[in-house]
Amino acid sequence: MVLLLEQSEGSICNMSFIMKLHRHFQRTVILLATFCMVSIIISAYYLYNGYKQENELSEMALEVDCGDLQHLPYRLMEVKPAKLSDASRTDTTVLVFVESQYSSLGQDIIMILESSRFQYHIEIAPGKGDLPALTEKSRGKYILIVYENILKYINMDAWNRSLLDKYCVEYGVGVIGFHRTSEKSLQSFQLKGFPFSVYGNLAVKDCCINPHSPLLHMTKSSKLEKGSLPGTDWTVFQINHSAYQPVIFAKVKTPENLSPPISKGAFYATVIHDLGLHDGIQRVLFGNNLNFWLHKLIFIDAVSFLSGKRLTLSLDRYILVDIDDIFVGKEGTRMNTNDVKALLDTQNLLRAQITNFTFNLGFSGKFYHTGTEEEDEGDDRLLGSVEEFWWFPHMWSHMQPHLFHNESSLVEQMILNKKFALEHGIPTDMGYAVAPHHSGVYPVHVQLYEAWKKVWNIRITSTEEYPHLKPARYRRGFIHKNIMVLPRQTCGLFTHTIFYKEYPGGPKELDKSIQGGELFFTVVLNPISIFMTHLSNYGNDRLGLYTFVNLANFVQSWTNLRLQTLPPVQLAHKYFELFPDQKDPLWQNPCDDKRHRDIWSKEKTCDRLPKFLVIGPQKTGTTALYLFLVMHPSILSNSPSPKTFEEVQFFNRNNYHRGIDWYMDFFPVPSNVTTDFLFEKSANYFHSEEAPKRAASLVPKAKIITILIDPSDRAYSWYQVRNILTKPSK
Ligand SMILES: Nc1ncnc2c1ncn2[C@@H]1O[C@H](COP(=O)(O)OS(=O)(=O)O)[C@@H](OP(=O)(O)O)[C@H]1O
Repeated sequence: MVLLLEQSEGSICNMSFIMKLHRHFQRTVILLATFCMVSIIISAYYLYNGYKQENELSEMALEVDCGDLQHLPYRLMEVKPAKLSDASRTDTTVLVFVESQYSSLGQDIIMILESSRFQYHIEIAPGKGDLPALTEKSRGKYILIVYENILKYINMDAWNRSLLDKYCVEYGVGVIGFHRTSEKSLQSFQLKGFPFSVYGNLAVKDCCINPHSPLLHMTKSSKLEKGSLPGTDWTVFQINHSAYQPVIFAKVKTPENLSPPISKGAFYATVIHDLGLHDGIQRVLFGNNLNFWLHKLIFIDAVSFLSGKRLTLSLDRYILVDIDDIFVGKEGTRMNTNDVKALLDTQNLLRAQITNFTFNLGFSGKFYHTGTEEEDEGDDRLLGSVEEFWWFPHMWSHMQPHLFHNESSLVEQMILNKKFALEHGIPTDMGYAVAPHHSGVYPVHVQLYEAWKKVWNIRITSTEEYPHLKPARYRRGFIHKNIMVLPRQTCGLFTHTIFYKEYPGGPKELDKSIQGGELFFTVVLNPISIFMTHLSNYGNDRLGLYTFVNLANFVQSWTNLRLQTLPPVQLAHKYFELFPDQKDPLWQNPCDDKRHRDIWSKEKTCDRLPKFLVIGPQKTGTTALYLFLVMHPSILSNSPSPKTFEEVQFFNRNNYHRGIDWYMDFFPVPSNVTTDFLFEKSANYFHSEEAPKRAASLVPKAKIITILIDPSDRAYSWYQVRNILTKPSK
C-alpha cells in the first residue's frame, strides 16, 4: 500500500510536473500572443497617428501660432550667428547692385533705404561681377551689400567673388540677395556654393515667421497669416543644415504636379538667414521680390541686423491725427451726436494702443451750426467735450491765406476765429495751425506767418507740399520765421471718401493700404507722421475711425513699434531733434510745381528772379563786369542793398532766411520776360558752401558767371584793400 501509495504519489508528482509545464507553456504562449497583439496595436496606433499627423499638418496649420513650431518641418532653435566684426570700420553706405536703372525690385530696395534715410550707392550688377573700390585708406566704404539678383552674386567670377568675400569677412559685412524665378528657370536646382536646394515658379500661401530668427527687431512673429501670397513666381529653399535659419515659411500651393521631395501643403522657407557659420559671412536670401509686405518688413530688419544695428530705425512712432474742417462739411455729410460719441469712444479705445492718443480738431468758426438739425446737435456735442480733444485754428471763413495780400486783412479774419474759440471755451494756446489747402505755408506767404504769430502765437504748422507732394518719401520739414513746419503724410482719406463701399478702387484698396500697404509703411518708415483727415470721414461710414483702429491693430500685431501721440509743440521739437539737418529750408521757384503755383499769390510773380548770377570771386573785377553789364538795355540788375551795396548776398548768408519775397523785392518786374535778363552779382557766392545748392534749388536754369585770375593778383588786391582799411586816418 505504502509502495502503491509511494508509486501513486510518484506518478501524481510526475503528472503535476507535466501539468505545470503545460500550464507554464500555455501562459508563455498567451503572454507572447498578448505582447504581439499589443505591439501590433501600438505600431498601428503610431503608424496611423504618424500618417494622420502628416495629413493634418496642413489642416492644423490654419490654427498654428508661429511660436508653436512643432508643426513645422524644421528644427528651430536659437542658434547664434557668426560674430560680425567691428562694423564701425566701415562707412554707413549700403552698396546696392541692381539689374538696371529702372528695375522694379531695385527701385523698391532704394525706396526703403531712402525712406529710412540711409545712404546708398547704386551699381548696375555687371555680368562678371566687377566690383567698385570697396575700401579707402583701409576703411570699408560699404556697410552692407545688396544684390537685386542673387544669381549675379552666386555666378560672379572666382576672382571677384574671393575679393568680395575677403572684404565681407574682414569688415564684418553681410549680403542680402533676392532670388526670383522666371518662366525659363528650372523648377529645382542646387544654389551654387550653398548646401540647399531651391524650388522655383511656385505659388505659396499661409505664411509664418520664425520667432527664433535673430533678425527680428521691428517685425513681431505673429499668428499664421492665412491666404495666398502675391505672385506665382516664388522660390522656396529646402534647408537641412543648422548653419541656415528660415526666417519666413509658407506653404506651397501650386503647381499641382510637384515632384518629391517638395510637397504641396508643407511649409518651406521663403526667406533664409545664412548664419555665417561656414565662411564667416552672413547672408539673407529672399525667395521673391519685395511685393509681399512681410518681405519689406524683414528686409528692414535684415538691414538693421547685418549692419550691426548702425542702420536701424527706432521703434518709437509718433502719430498725430488732425481732423480738419470740423464744422466746414456740407449739410448731410457732417457728424451727428452719435458720430461724436463714436469719436470719443474710439479715442479712448485707441489710447490702449497709441499712448496719449488724442484727435486734433481744426475749426473755422463761421461754419458752426450750418448743418441739419441733427448735425448742429453734433457740433454742440463736440463743443460739449471740448477738453477731450486738442484744437487748432483755420481762417474764420476757411479762406486760403495766399488770397490775402495785406497782412492786416489776414489778422482780421484770424481775430474773428479767435473770438469764436474764446466764446466756446476752445483752447487757444496749442501753438499749432493749419492753412486750408496748404496755402501760404509752402510756398511761403510771409503775410500768413506774421499774422499767425501776431494773433495765435503759432509756432507749428504742417504741410504735404514741402518740397513737393510727390514722392511722399521726400517730404521734409523746415523752420521759417520761428515757425516749425512739419511734413504731413497722406492716409488715403479725403473729404469725398466717406463710404466704405465707394472707396476709390473698391474697399479692398483701403484695407490693403492699412494691412501692409502704403499707410502701414508710412508709419513704419516715418518716426513722426501727421495725418490729415476731415469731418466727413467721421460721419457717414466713419472711415476715419475704421482706418486708425485697424491700422493700430495691424501695427501692434505685426511689429514691435511703440505708437504714441504728442501735442504738436512737443511733436515738432521731437521732429527737429531727430532731423536737425532739416531746420534750414531750401526754397524753390513757386511756379515750377503746378500745385505750388496754384497757391502762390496772384499779386506776386516768379519773374522777379535772376537769369544769371555773377558769383565772384572777390577782387577779380566783378564790380567792373557788373557795371559793364548794366549798360546793356536788356540786362537789369537788382536794386542796391543799404548794407551790401550792389550785392544782395542772398544765397550765401542769413539773408536767405528772410525768404524769397525779400529776395525778389530787389528785382524789377521785367517788362518783357523773354528778352529781359535779370541778374545779380554777389562775389561771396564763389566760396560759399551753401550757395550752390540754394541757387540750384531756386534758380535751377540760371547761368553762372565766374572770373578766374591769377590768385597772386587777387591776393595783392586784397592786401591793398586791407592796407587802406587798416591805415589810421589823419
Ligand atoms: N576791367 C577790369 N579788368 C580787370 N580788373 C579790373 C577791372 N576793373 C577793375 N579791376 C580790378 O578788380 C579789382 C576789384 O575786384 P572786384 O570788383 O571783384 O572787387 S570786390 O570783390 O567786388 O570788392 C581791383 O583790383 P585792384 O586795383 O588790384 O585792387 C580793380 O582794379
